Amino acid sequence: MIDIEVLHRIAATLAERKKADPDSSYVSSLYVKGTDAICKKVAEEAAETIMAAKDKDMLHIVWEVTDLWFHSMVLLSHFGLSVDDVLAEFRRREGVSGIDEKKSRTTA
Ligand SMILES: N=c1c2ncn([C@@H]3O[C@H](COP(=O)(O)OP(=O)(O)OP(=O)(O)O)[C@@H](O)[C@H]3O)c2ncn1[C@@H]1O[C@H](COP(=O)(O)O)[C@@H](O)[C@H]1O
Repeated sequence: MIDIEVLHRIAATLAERKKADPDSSYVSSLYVKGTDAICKKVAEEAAETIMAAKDKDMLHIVWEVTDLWFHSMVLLSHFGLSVDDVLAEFRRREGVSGIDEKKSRTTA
């Protein structure tokens, strides 16, 4: 199993890129373009993931999900959130059946 620490190392790089030159850093250029541009990349990568899945193209599914996770991490970093916020939410949900959780929701 590959160590999840790679996500923390990338998150640290993303935080450093807030001080970087947008001409030499892709991540910095996204921060400068702002929320709409970052959201657009997340949407594009989600669409490309769907296309790879519909093509049953395993290699491209992995590439596109990696792009999707990466741009989602840029979005988190842009808002001062961290990978740990997402991991903590996964831990909170761990073992809670999605079916049971949905049943327990109160209706407005
Ligand atoms: N993991 C990634 C990563 N994954 C994808 N990408 C870039 O994401 C961009 C968008 O991917 P697309 O497939 O959509 O390419 P495209 O359609 O040509 O892009 P657009 O012109 O539409 O934006 C490409 O430039 C990819 O190189 C990444 N860029 C950076 N990282 C990590 O972020 C770190 C910091 O990167 P820089 O800020 O560029 O130094 C790097 O060291 C890596 O660890």
